[in-house]
Amino acid sequence: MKDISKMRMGQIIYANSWPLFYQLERSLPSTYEMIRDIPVSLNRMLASGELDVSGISSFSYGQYADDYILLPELSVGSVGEVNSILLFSKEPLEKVRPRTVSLSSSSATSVNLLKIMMQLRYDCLPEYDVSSQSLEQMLSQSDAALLIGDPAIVAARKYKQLHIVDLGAAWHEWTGLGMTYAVVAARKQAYLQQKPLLEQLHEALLINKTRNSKDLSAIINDACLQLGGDRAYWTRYFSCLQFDFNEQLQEGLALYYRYAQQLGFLSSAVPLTFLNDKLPNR
Ligand SMILES: C=C(O[C@@H]1C=C(C(=O)O)C=C[C@H]1O)C(=O)O
Repeated sequence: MKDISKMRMGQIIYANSWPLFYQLERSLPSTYEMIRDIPVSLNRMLASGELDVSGISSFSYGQYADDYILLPELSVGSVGEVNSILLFSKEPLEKVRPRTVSLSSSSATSVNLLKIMMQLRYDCLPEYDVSSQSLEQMLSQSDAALLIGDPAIVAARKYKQLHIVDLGAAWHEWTGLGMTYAVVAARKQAYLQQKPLLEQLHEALLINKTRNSKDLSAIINDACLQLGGDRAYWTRYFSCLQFDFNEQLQEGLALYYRYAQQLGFLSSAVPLTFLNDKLPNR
């Protein structure tokens, strides 16, 4: 039986999520168990109930919205370039449409964002395959390859001769809106059974986000050490990201969900249900 005195939380390991999760444990009691992983694994663990709350791909929220609630003011998004969701190709996309595309196996949001834009923006229906290989191997088999997160950042530095489309920038150019790649969602069941723990966690996450955003120096140090690049690169990288899930970012996500539904990637419309919406007396 589930131990409701404990709460299991998933943290996305990619650098783009560090301002939300970095050193979160410091302000929380051991009641909270932290699990760090790539987005697809966290998506799966939250869906199966192995986790109570997690940073997940926003696409995954779209798939399980009936079972989840969103924690307000927390997300990973950008209005324009994101720098770590990148389509690499041998030929420029504007001139030559790819016939085959290899997709990162660690993403859900970006994979569907790419499919939406390929079909509706570039009028192109390539064949897709999912791969966890290196960019070089992906491009030996396909015309283009989608990488996300830290592997995308490292590859962009290494393969300067390739053509690169930043999907955050392309989405913004096309729709005029921002995009939300990851959200923090809790299972409704955890909300019902462990509400005080969930509220305490939400509070700690908001405080952590504010503290990290005000002073990124420790995060930037770690990023340089773990992923290479210099302080100037990382300062700019984090300045392109937004973490507060404001209305502009929600609007972009709502459009993404509508397109995903239109193309059959999601089976129904996606309501954005937040923790506070569910509180009684509101
Ligand atoms: C921008 C990023 O956003 C990520 C993209 C995700 C996805 O495509 O499913 C999920 C979580 C985010 O960490 C990134 O990791 O670089």
